[in-house]
Amino acid sequence: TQSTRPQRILGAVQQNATRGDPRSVVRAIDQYCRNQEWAMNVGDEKGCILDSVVSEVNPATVLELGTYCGYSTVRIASLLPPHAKLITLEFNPEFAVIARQVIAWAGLEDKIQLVEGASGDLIPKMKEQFGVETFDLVFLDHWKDRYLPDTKLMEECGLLRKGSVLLADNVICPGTPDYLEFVRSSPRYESQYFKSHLEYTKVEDGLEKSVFLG
Ligand SMILES: O=C(CSCCNC(=O)c1cc(-c2ccc(F)cc2)cc(O)c1O)c1ccc(O)c(O)c1
Ligand SMILES: [Mg+2]
Repeated sequence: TQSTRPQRILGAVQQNATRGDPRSVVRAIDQYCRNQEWAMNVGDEKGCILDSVVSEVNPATVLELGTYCGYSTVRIASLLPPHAKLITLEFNPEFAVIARQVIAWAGLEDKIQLVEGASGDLIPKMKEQFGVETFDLVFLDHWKDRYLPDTKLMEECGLLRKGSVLLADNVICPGTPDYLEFVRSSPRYESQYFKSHLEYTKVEDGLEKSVFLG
């Protein structure tokens, strides 16, 4: 039977990356997606910007919206301090099955909790079910029309504190116009655009970093 793209990405990791070496997992996926077939990982160019923001924030608690195959999950978790935790939400069960295996290959199971379900349903349960107070960093990379409603939901649920950082992928391509307008015009956020390119292409895209001012 025909394999899926996520299955082929997992195969590339298992063939080319070293177990327990997160950076080799990231490199294996980038090489596969650049040379064999495009996939919607944040990629190596925007990934370097992601790395610099993660290192600057040095977060104890991270929320990722949209896991896909776990590329950015592994990339972020590889930079976290010892007792830090990353919760990643994935809507698509097929993606989740692959991401769990990619995370395991990287040896990062202890830092990462992958939760299956819709972000709109799971965000209100964060405090009671997952013992979370607030998030130091949120990486938004799921359905582009969910960025704004989920940001408002995180505020309402008290999951953001003064200084919490939101980092949003794809604000140009595919684009998140309502989210961008909101964080750039709201007095409660300090936003900054990092110009880059859509993963593995020359098409413009970028990351928007928004600090919640409380
Ligand atoms: O993760 C999901 C599934 S949607 C995948 C989101 N990502 C994209 O659509 C995405 C797409 C593109 C792209 C595609 C075709 C192009 F021609 C150009 C660009 C690039 C990206 O970097 C992306 O991230 C989820 C949904 C609901 C939930 O509530 C939840 O928790 C999770
Ligand atoms: Mg993306």
